[in-house]
Amino acid sequence: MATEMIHGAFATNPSSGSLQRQAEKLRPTAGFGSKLLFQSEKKSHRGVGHVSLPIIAMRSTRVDPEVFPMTPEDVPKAEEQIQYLQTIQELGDTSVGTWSKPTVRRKTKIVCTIGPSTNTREMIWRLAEAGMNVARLNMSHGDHTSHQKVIDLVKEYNAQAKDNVIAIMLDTKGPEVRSGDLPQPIMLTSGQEFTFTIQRVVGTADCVSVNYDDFVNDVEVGDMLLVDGGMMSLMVKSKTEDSVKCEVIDGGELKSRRHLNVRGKSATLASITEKDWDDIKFGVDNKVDFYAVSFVKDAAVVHELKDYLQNAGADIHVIVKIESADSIPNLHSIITASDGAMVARGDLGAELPIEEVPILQEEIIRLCRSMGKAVIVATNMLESMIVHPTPTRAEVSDIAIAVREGADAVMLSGETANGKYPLKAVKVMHTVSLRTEATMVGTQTLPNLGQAFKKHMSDMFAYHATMMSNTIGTSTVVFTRTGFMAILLSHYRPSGTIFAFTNEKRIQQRLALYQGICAIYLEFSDNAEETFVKALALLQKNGMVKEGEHVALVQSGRQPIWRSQSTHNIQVRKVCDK
Ligand SMILES: Nc1ncnc2c1ncn2[C@@H]1O[C@H](COP(=O)(O)OP(=O)(O)O)[C@@H](O)[C@H]1O
Ligand SMILES: C=C(OP(=O)(O)O)C(=O)O
Repeated sequence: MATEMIHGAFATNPSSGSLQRQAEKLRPTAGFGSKLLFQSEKKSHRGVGHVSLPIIAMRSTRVDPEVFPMTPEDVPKAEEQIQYLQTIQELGDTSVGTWSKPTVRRKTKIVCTIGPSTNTREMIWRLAEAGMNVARLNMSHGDHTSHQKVIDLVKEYNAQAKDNVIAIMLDTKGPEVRSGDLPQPIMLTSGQEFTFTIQRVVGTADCVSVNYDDFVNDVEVGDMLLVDGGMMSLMVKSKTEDSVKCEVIDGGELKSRRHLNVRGKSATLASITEKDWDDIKFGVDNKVDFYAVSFVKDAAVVHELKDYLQNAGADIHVIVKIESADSIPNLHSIITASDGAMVARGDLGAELPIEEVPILQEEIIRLCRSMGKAVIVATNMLESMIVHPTPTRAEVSDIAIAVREGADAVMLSGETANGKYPLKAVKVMHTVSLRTEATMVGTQTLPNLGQAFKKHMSDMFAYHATMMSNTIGTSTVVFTRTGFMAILLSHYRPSGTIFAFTNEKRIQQRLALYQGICAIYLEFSDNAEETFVKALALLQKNGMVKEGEHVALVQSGRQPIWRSQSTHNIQVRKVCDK
C-alpha cells in the first residue's frame, strides 16, 4: 500500500504541457529503500490525545516495505465512514473528512510593494493585518535610506508578531531601460514625432533621455518601442549617434522614469549591474529574505549571485524574474539554479507578444511546481485599484486563475506602492484567494517534484503526510530548522494548513512566501515528545487547532532534529484539553 502511494506521487498529470513532459522525463523511478512501520501507541500526554497512527522510518539499508495494519480503534467505525462519504458527496469534495474541522486560513501568499503610499509605520502595520506576507522593495525607486526605513519597520512589526511575520524581498533594478525625468507628465499623440536621447537632459514635450547608452546601438529602424509596459508605443524611424527618432503609434501620458522595451529584444546588458551589486550588498547587510533578480537571461547569473552569497556567508534565497525574451529558451536551467521564479508579466508582455503571457504564466508555474520551487505571479493584478476602490471583474478572475494554477504568491505593485487604495487592494486579494481556494480543496494534483528530490526519504514522507492529512481533513504540523521539510510539504499542497515550527527566526520569516505555510517560532527542547506537546499546546492556545481536531505531525528533512530517536516520523494526533 505504501509503495503504491509513492508511485502515485509521480503519476503523470494528463493536463500537463510540454515543459511538464520535459520534467516528467526526470522523474524518480526507484523506491526509497525505507522500512515502514504502522504501529499504535496509546500514551497520553499533556494537551495531546492518543497517538493514533505513527509511521516511523528508521535509518536502514534498502529493504522491502513491511506494512503492519492499523489497530481496529484507528479505523473509523462503519457509520462514521458512511457519514464521511455522505459529506464528501454533499460537498463534492474528496478531502474534508468528518474527523475534524480545521480552521480555514488563506494559503496563497500576498506580496506587497512598499512605496510612498505605504512606507509609514502605520501603513506597514495595517498592510500586515490586512494580509501582507512579503514586503517587496523595488530598487528601481527610492534610495538606501528610504528602503532602510521600511526594512526596520518590517523587522519591528515581526518582533511583536507571533504567527504573522513578514518576509522582505529586495527586487533589483537590473539592466532595465527607462525614460528619464520630466518636469511634468507630457501627452504623446498618435502620429507625432518623438525623440529618445542618450544625453542626460531633462525631458521636454518632444524629447526625453534614456538611461542606457547602448540604446541607440540596440534598436533598429522599424523596431517597435513600448513605453510603460505597452501603455504607449512608438515606431523607430531614424537614428543618429545619440538619439532615436520615432513616430508615436499609440499615444498617452508619459511620466518620469517609465519602462522602455523593444518588442522581441532584450537589452545586451549584464543581468546584475554595478548598482545591483551595491543593492545586493545592502540586502546582505540587512539580512533580507529574498532577492528578486530582474531580467535574468541564463543560469550563469544565478550561479554568480549564489557564489557571492555563499562567500559572504549570507543565507538569502534567489527568485529569478522571468521577464526577458532571452530567458525563455533557458527557463529550465534558470529555474533549476534558483530558489523560485516570478512571472514578471509587465516586461514579459512587452518583450514578447502579449498573448504569450498567460501561456508562459501557466508553464512557469507548472515548471516551478514540478521542480519544488516557489512561484510568484506579478503585475497588473489589481491595476485599476491604483485609482478605483473596487477591482474590475477581469482582475478578480486573474487572481483566481493564479490561485488555481497553484502559485505560491500573488503580487501587488503600484496598487500598494503608490495607489490610492492599498489596504482595499490587499483585502480584495485576500478574499478572492480564500474564496477560490475553498473551491479547490482536494483538487490540486500532486506535483511531480522531479529530480531535485530524487530518492530523498523526505519526499516520500511529505507525500504520505499529505495523503494522511488530506484523508482525514487535518492540518499538518512540521518541525524544521532549515525550512526544507516545510517547503517540501508546501509543494505537495495539502488541503489543510501546514503549521511549520522552527527555532530559527530567519526561517520563520522566509517561510512566509510559501503556499499553505503558517510558520511559528518555537524553542526546541532536546526531547522530541516534549517539543511536540509544546507545539500542539501553543496551536490550541492560539485557536489554530481545536480540541478534538486531528493533526498530521511530521518530523523529517535534510537535518532531522531529534536524530537519536528516529530520522523520519509521521503521526496522526488528536488534540485534547489539558
Ligand atoms: N521605493 C519607492 N519610492 C518611490 N516610489 C516608488 C517606490 N516603489 C515603487 N514606487 C512607485 O510605484 C510604482 C509602481 O511600483 P512598481 O510596479 O514596483 O514599479 P515599476 O513598475 O516602476 O517597476 C513605481 O513606478 C513608482 O512610481
Ligand atoms: C514585476 C515586474 O518588474 P518591475 O516592477 O521591476 O518592472 C514586471 O515587469 O512585471
